[in-house]
Amino acid sequence: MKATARAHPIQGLVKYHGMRDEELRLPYHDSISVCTAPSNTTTTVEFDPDRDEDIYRVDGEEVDGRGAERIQMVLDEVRRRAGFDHRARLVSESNFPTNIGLGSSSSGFAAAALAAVEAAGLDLTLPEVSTIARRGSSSAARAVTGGFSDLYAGLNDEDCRSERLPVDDEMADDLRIVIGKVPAYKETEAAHEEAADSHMFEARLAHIHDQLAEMKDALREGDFDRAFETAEHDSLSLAATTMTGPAGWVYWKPDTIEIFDAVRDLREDGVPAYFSTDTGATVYVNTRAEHADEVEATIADCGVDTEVWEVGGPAHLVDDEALF
Ligand SMILES: Nc1ncnc2c1ncn2[C@@H]1O[C@H](COP(=O)(O)OP(=O)(O)OP(=O)(O)O)[C@@H](O)[C@H]1O
Ligand SMILES: C[C@@](O)(CCOP(=O)(O)OP(=O)(O)O)CC(=O)O
Repeated sequence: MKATARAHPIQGLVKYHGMRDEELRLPYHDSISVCTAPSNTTTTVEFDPDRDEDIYRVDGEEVDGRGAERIQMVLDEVRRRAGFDHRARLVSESNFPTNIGLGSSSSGFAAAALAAVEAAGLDLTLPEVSTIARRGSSSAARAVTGGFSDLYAGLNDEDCRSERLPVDDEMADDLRIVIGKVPAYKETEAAHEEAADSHMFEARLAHIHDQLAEMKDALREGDFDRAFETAEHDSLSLAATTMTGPAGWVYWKPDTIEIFDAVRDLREDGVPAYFSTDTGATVYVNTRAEHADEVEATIADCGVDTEVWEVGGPAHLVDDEALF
């Protein structure tokens, strides 16, 4: 009753913000993301009939409080479907920093869900597993199916699932994601809770359907500029909403803005480069393989640590790499 899974975190492209059901984490609208690699999370889960209570260890530390509640939501759903109540041990490691805007909850809960499903002996498709991962984090649903995926808002628990999108393969292979790390700690959950309280939220909801259609069409056509310009625009739209909510969250830092400026200067010089942020200060810069070195050097000149990532695949089992 033990299994190990690995998942890649997501970069939001048309991002979800706010939930109409906080228990099931049902979002207000569809959302699209791309998984990043080699960044990943590996998670081992074991259900043990002799164990008295669940124990979770993430990145070397025992998890309690809200973090533990979110993991338990995922494991409880697996236990319910499997028809047993065995307690579990979960150990997880990410090979990238968490809570700085690189989507750790997505790969974390995706790997947890797939490992738990396998450990429980359930036979489910990845879109079915995505509905379980969603209970930990909505973005985790898309990290289960991998690549460019769409989380359908759906009407209920069952059809609020993630599916792969049809994407031009050449464009996907050519995509390079330059990371400009701006390590300012934050947690996203509180921002979701107050999303609907911003006066910008209604405007975002009215606008998002065009953005989703635009993104899907651009990805299918392999129109790099249209896809990543839309993602850049959506980052600004999301920030407009969080900054005008009750808490007035400003996720960006001076380094974030410096990178935005550098990216737009590159574009003026004819380099295909578009910035994107999730809820955090760290910046993704989407570019093409032949420009990756130049873009990375430009972002490094802003005084931040950089990495160059590519598109990551779906969550998968890696039982020979168990963490215990
Ligand atoms: N490997 C993991 N397994 C289970 N839970 C995890 C893991 N890594 C992170 N988490 C949980 O996810 C939370 C961070 O995610 P949050 O909901 O703030 O969204 P996020 O935007 O994905 O975070 P990030 O800043 O990493 O992009 C952590 O506080 C922790 O509770
Ligand atoms: C901004 C995002 O990229 C990530 C923020 O949401 P999370 O999924 O991390 O939030 P939780 O559900 O609270 O874990 C939006 C997205 O579409 O993935």
